[in-house]
Amino acid sequence: MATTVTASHFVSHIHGGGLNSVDTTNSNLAQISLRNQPVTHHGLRKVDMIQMMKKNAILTAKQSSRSGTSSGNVIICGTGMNLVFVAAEVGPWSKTGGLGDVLGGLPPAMAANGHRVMTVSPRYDQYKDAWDTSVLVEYLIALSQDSVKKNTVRFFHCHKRGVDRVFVDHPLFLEKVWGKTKSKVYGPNAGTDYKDNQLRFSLLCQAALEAPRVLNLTNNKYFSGPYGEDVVFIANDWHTALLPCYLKSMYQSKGIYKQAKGRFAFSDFSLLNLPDQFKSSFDFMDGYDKPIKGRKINWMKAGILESDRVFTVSPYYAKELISGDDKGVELSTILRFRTVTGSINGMDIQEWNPATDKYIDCNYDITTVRKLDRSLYLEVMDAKPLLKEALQAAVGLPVDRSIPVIGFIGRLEEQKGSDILVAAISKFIDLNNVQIIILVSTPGTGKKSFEKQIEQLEVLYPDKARGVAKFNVPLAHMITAGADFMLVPSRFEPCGLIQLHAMRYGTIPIVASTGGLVDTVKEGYTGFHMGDFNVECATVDPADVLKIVTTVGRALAVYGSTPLTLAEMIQNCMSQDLSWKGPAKNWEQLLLSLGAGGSEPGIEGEEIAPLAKENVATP
Ligand SMILES: Nc1ncnc2c1ncn2[C@@H]1O[C@H](COP(=O)(O)OP(=O)(O)O[C@H]2O[C@H](CO)[C@@H](O)[C@H](O)[C@H]2O)[C@@H](O)[C@H]1O
Ligand SMILES: OC[C@H]1O[C@H](O[C@H]2[C@H](O)[C@@H](O)[C@@H](O[C@H]3[C@H](O)[C@@H](O)[C@@H](O)O[C@@H]3CO)O[C@@H]2CO)[C@H](O)[C@@H](O)[C@@H]1O
Repeated sequence: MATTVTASHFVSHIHGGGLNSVDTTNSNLAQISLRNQPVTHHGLRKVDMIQMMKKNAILTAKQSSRSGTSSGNVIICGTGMNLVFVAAEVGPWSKTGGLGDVLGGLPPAMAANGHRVMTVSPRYDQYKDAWDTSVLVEYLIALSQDSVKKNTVRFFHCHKRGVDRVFVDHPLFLEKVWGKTKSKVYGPNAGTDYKDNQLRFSLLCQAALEAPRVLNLTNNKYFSGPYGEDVVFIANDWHTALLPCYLKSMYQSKGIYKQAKGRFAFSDFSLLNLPDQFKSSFDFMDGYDKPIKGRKINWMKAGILESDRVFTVSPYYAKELISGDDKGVELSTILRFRTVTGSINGMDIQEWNPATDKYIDCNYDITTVRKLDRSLYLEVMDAKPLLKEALQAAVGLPVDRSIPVIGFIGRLEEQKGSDILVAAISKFIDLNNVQIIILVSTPGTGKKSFEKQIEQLEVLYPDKARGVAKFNVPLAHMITAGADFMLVPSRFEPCGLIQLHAMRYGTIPIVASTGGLVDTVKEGYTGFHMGDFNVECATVDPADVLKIVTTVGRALAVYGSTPLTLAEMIQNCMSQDLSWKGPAKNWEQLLLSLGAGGSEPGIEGEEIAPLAKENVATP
């Protein structure tokens, strides 16, 4: 049956970043590998009473019977690892941006390689496809320094594209976000965080550590029963950076998961249910007043320090992270002590497929393809003018296929450089026959001035510009398909998915030379580079405005004067394999190099491989 192995691992994978701001949206994928004693979970056992915190917190797990679950036999597939991804977002159930995309796409790709894969994320809404497992875990959580309350979380579950999708149900998630998923995951509006995010995400981390032990899952003939303790946890972003600490303090110190592997007020450390020995890993000073002045705890710092390895989402960003405090989220010194490995993200080629995309008027591919029903996909050069016209009509711009259209899609954050773009538009729009369509997400009181800039565009340039401040998936697809160019003027960009989506749709990216944009876009071959931008978010640097103006000029010249070059670039973009298949193999190598659970490569497979093929429906 299960194996006994030694060595503990914890790996961090940074896939977001932040600049000179306390309120960084830095992402951290932290990976914990756990292997331990023989796993013989037949049904549910009561988890030992575990001292969770000095205030005598208790963790118990109960499982009631769930129709359809197995007798609890653990079937060992022979190859592959047990992987548990933990994150605040998991697309398409919850997504505010690229983090949700990665959690949507990478796990199925790992499942396709023959690994048993689970994701654990909050149940923000009543997802129609996820069922109550009736498995409960009780925690005592500290609401304040003196108040401790008993809390119960439930696990909901579904199995899709070969992945066990587990959702942690608790009022801290559901009651706050219910019916508003996609926009209110982290706060009531953009730029404002829920005051109890620390509590919410520490609860997620604690619940996630229980899920593989207590959930008795039977989804296909290859795997059944709980995942057990022979598991690799992959914790994403600062929200889950407490995982390694809880793992060490609550589990490994008790002989459980033995082999495994924001910034808040310093006084809040006592709310985290962690022993004092971890204090120094969290200890952090910065020059900002938020959330309070002076000394703080920093979850990211602890996640990085307590992990065995640090990964990030592109090789170039890995270098940038240690290049200085501005790109290293003020953690560059800490990061310099670690080896940061960069592995580029893939994209979800099912959701983003011009040949099947349900949001666009006609489907297309790099060449004409006859479908099974004998109808044709159009060839890209025939389809794009039609899709451009549909896009122009949809946003109310003059419909004219000869006018080049530039698109921009991104969260309304300083990172994305929409303010630099707005300044640049005023410099190039009157000089050129061009249209520009900007789609920004999560508008809210926190970013009112940015939002205004975007909405003013159509007042200033009624025939040339449109700005939409909404999270709008259909429009994102229409822009990606119908625009000629996609502008990505990011001040920093750990990987970036927008440019990958664009290239797959034959839309040529015009990018800032930072992070994953450097690794994924080749100047003159698959896109245009603008040079790197000033990372200071508070001001718009005129030099960056000029970089946009000049490079847009170059791109428009190619559009107007050398259509053959343009057509070649479109072919170059579309002929790349941008799927998760290659990145998933890299991930596998990285995980295997840890000697993690299974420690064998999985089986080779297509992106949706035999194991994962059993349920390919997306919600
Ligand atoms: N208004 C809107 N309406 C609909 N959809 C919208 C939208 N605005 C954005 N999106 C969608 O959100 C996603 C954005 O992903 P990105 O990776 O480009 O950036 P993000 O900064 O969110 O991700 C972070 O994490 C990812 C994953 O690691 C890194 O690639 C990236 O560099 C890092 O900043 C895309 O799927 C895009 O279509
Ligand atoms: O998938 C998209 C991104 O999702 C995450 O970013 C969120 C971040 O982790 C949250 O803390 C919050 O960020 C807000 C920040 O905390 C606040 O002080 C203020 O600066 O506004 C920010 C935005 O509202 O929301 C972010 C999502 O919008 C993840 O961390 C990123 O890596 C992903 O790119």
